[in-house]
Amino acid sequence: MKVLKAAEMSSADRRAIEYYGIPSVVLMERASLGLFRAIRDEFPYAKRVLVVAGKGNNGGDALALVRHMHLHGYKVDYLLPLGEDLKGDAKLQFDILLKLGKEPLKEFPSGGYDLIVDGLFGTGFRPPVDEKASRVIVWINSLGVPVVSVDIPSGLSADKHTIYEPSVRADLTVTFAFPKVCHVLHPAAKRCGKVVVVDIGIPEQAAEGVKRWIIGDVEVPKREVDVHKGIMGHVLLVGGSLGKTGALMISARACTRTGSGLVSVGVPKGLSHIFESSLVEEMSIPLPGDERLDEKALNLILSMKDRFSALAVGMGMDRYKEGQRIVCGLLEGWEGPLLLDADGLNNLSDGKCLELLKRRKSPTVLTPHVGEFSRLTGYSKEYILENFIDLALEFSTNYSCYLVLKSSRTAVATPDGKVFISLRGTPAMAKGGVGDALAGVLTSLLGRGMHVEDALKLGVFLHGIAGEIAHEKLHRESIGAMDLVECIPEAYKRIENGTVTDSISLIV
Ligand SMILES: NC(=O)C1=CN([C@@H]2O[C@H](COP(=O)(O)OP(=O)(O)OC[C@H]3O[C@@H](n4cnc5c(N)ncnc54)[C@H](O)[C@@H]3O)[C@@H](O)[C@H]2O)[C@@H](O)CC1
Ligand SMILES: Nc1ncnc2c1ncn2[C@@H]1O[C@H](COP(=O)(O)OP(=O)(O)O)[C@@H](O)[C@H]1O
Ligand SMILES: [K+]
Repeated sequence: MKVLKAAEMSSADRRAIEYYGIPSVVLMERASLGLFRAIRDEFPYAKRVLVVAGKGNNGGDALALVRHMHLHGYKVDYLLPLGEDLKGDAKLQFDILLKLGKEPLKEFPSGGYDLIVDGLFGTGFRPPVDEKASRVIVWINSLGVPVVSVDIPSGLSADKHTIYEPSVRADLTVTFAFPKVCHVLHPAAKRCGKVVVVDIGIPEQAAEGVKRWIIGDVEVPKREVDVHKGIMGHVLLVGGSLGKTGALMISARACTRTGSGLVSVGVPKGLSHIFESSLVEEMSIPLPGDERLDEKALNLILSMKDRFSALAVGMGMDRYKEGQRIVCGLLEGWEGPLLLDADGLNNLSDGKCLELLKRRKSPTVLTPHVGEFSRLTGYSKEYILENFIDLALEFSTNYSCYLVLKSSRTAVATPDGKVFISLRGTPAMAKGGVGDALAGVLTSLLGRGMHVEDALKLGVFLHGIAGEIAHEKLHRESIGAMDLVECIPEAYKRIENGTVTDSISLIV
């Protein structure tokens, strides 16, 4: 499913109407019928409905809904609080209602409804909201009745995941053709409630220039009958320091659970006994260093590069001068897929060797959370959260790398300008070590030779589903990173069986 911004949606609309010749009223009819069905499914008890309509096409959709409800025996009233001087398709809908004898209410009612429908503003809205509309939005939110927003909660911008005030707090948002940015990224997505997309007949090709997708259609690679461990990937994970040995162990276990043939951890010699006694299936390679890796480890790692199909660096590594030289040296000298996480990223920022990313011939994957990304880019965390997808894309294209930007939603940006957004996962995953698990999952998939884009999409999805399963089995407060790792097998099964429920459903 593609994710659009307002201008892209209006250009897809225009293309559907002008190039493909689908009349705009047909689109509006399908939009309003889909809206009607979605409301019936979600709120079967709601028979007394108040529809609040604005003056644009969003209001037009809402007025067409009034007609469907009226003709199907609902007790439906409507308000035009911004004025009755409508144009185009909205006027056409209004005229039909008047001919049916359905006049708008002239005053704001005091109550008596099971449901409010918000059709004030859609993708044509540009913040800030004016005073008259502000009052209507505040009033809708004050009624204490479930609210369904048509297309987007009025007051939000389709392009932004920032919350504008005031904006409608919807329980259900029914959008058309494609979800928009505000539906998929927090905090705006919280204002949308459940999101349903209605297919209104706009062909996918009408948005062919858009390269933003929700991750959904992932494929688990086959494990051929004649494989042996040597071709299922031998991955090397480098990191670990005194007080932070767990991170690397979580990543290593995640690699094994994800399917790697062989997993090795490269760790400071002074700590290798800890890994030896805790890891069973995974091997450890003692590298120079007592409490953290010594710079001498660099050449030793580089000398082993032919043995490994992927390298991940940084989990529990520590942030220090020699660490910077190791990370920068690996960026320069390591051939093959290389993933940097945690202190691998911090040492990269501190070592100021980002330019090396551009020179690498093999794929580089960076997996920062917002704090690490802020260090990498110099942007504030607030600015990153407001421009999440655009900044992920800017970075991956500027530095020719793959960027997995992690927050409550995760964006995978590719050097050729695509963005894949994961809506999976749960707040239970906001715990130390969960990112280390993701680093392991991704390294494992890279190490078995998957196409990088497919590996990252599958890995992020799988990790999110594993988190959801752990949440389900335990409690949202109680899961730890290792619980998630132990749910990777079940996550694989659900993906393969097709039993993962959609985060945003599509109705036709
Ligand atoms: N073919 C199409 O174009 C389709 C459009 N559809 C609907 O059309 C909507 C877009 O319609 P429009 O482009 O007419 O725009 P909207 O109906 O979203 O909003 C436009 C209206 O809002 C007013 N407005 C904008 N910013 C404002 C602000 N800051 N304060 C106060 N008023 C403001 C404008 O003056 C105009 O009256 C979509 O959200 C969707 O609901 C659907 O019917 C599907 C088909
Ligand atoms: N509220 C949330 N909803 C969904 N996923 C989340 C949420 N909070 C955190 N996560 C996921 O958990 C992981 C946390 O990673 P990270 O911050 O790197 O943790 P650590 O470095 O401690 O391992 C990321 O994959 C992130 O997307
Ligand atoms: K709306």
